[in-house]
Amino acid sequence: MNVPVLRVRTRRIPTPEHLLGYADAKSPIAWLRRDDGLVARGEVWRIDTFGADRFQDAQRQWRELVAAAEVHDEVAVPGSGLVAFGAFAFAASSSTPSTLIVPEYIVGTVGEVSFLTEIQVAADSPAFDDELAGDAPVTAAIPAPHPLGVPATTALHPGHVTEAAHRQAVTEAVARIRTGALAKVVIARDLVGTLTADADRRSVVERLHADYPETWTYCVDGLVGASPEMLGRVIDGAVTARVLAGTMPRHPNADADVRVGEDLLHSPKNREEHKYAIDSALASMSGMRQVATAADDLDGGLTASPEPFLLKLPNVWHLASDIRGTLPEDATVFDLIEALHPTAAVGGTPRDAAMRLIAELEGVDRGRYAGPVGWCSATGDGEWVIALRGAQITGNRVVAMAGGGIVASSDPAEEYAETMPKFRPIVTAFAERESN
Ligand SMILES: C=C(O[C@@H]1C=C(C(=O)O)C=C[C@H]1O)C(=O)O
Repeated sequence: MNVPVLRVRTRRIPTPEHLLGYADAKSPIAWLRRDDGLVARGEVWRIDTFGADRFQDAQRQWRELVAAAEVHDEVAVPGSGLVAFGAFAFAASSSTPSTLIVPEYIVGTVGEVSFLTEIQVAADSPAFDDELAGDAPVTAAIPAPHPLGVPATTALHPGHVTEAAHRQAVTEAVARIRTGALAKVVIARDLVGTLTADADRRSVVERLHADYPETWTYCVDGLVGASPEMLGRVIDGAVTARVLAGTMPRHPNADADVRVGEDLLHSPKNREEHKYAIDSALASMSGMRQVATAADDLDGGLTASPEPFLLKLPNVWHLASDIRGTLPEDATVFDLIEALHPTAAVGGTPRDAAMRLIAELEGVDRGRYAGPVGWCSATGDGEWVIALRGAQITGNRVVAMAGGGIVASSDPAEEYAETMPKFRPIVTAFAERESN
């Protein structure tokens, strides 16, 4: 394939007040956490891949683009320079494309630094005007930020996997697990809705980021959500990941809520679910030969494996473990996420048996739900979370999915109930508001 020569320039800019103002209302691209974020607009190049080789095919095409590109990056922070945003399908059999998008503009804030990246196809445009380099005002280079329009709202209703179908699937999954065919499988269900054509999709991103600032709010090619689970982050060869499995809804009463968290921490069923997830992540990382894993003292002293810690989100408690390590010299974040996906937190144990059972019992293409979503850099760094607590918007149609890990002692009614708070972030983000 003939790849274009991309011309890329990143310059430092004053910190923008409202990053999302720079995104497109119809097809926003965003990656936000706390006060940091990358927001992008336009599409200079797109890579779509399918099937079992979707990660390696995407990586190969990305490398070709990178090799041909002329990059001038004055900033050199994670997310500056040539970057693509992407989302991968959960299953190799999915008819949904796995997509990398190279945008036209990226406006980013990383810590104290804010920057603008402009990307062009060299053959189509004159060289960057050197006089604009340095401290020229950004407004000279990108469309002015625009305020949010009519919010994107819709009620979400059960879709293909009805309540009855979900219970039946969980009951069957427990029966299969008890035969010894597998140890854990994650069963999900879907909710569907419809947006009006004029809706400003950035409202959903804004709401998720405001409500869940500790999670990673993503929006790529219509896939939008706020994920608490970091599948794999690579910055200068250093790998970090956050594994979640084991969930309880938050309790409105403060004392009862603390007890719920304690119960979760000591629940054998949830500890078992968690162990499968952390074991599968560690095994996948060690499978990448040199990834040295050390699961201690991450994130300001939080301890992790072998003992999980409690992660408290506005909607749920999770059992969590952080992992860190070092990537092999020649590997990239694509190799990492390919090795890790699907962890037992969204697939099951053993992986192949679980993937077959998911296809059989859910009977619906998960699309990009529970697949990796994030961004990659020219050097093979990047951040990819698991696409949870979100929805895929395609045209005006919205499909949200949520699920939970099933083990031998799982109860169908409890598993159905567990999906409710997992849907809450996205249901609330699409809900009508009294005032805005
Ligand atoms: C599958 C989902 O979440 C995953 C499953 C969890 C569980 O079973 O306890 C917890 C966190 C996630 O790893 C989802 O949110 O849809």
